[in-house]
Amino acid sequence: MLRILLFIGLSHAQSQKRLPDAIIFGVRKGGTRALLEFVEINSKVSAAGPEIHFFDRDANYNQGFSWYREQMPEATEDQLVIEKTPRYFVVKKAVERMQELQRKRQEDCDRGFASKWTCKPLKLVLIVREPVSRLISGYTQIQDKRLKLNKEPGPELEQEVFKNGDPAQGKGQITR
Ligand SMILES: Nc1ncnc2c1ncn2[C@@H]1O[C@H](COP(=O)(O)OS(=O)(=O)O)[C@@H](OP(=O)(O)O)[C@H]1O
Repeated sequence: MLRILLFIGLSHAQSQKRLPDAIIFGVRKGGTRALLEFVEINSKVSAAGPEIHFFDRDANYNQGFSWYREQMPEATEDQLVIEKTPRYFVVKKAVERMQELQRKRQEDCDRGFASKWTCKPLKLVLIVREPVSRLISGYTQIQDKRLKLNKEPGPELEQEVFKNGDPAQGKGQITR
């Protein structure tokens, strides 16, 4: 029993919540969830479950980097911490804010609140997908949600994408 308690105590002491060492972002329906799940099979990776939306949502970003760190999973020293939020790709200020993450990680490295990964450059993994199949996938997801909520099916794909014949005026959610 003592051995078990000692083991639990030791493994707890060795893991902590750290800022991410890698971020997956990119287009909607680009396969980011699948990528995260494949990467997570490696025991040297500790991945956040839900999308965090720290850099793209002001309400989250304004809570600061200590809030962001709290959202991360526990990780041991040799594990790489990773999160995925595709929307960082389409919010301009999110990309600018991610540069601040690199500075915060460097501070953590300097004060020893770190692993070997914290002291290495932040890794950004950008996912893109052939735009037409991505668009159809996004449209299908939106229609599926409407059906599950017992709502009327939405407009045809062409009506969603083009407004006055111009895709730039179409619905942002589906075209970006
Ligand atoms: N391994 C692999 N290779 C290629 N494509 C894959 C893979 N895994 C998932 N998918 C396809 O990715 C689409 C879902 O993307 P996301 O997980 O990024 O969706 S989401 O934006 O997080 O909702 C979704 O696309 P569609 O099937 O066209 O809707 C998945 O089928």
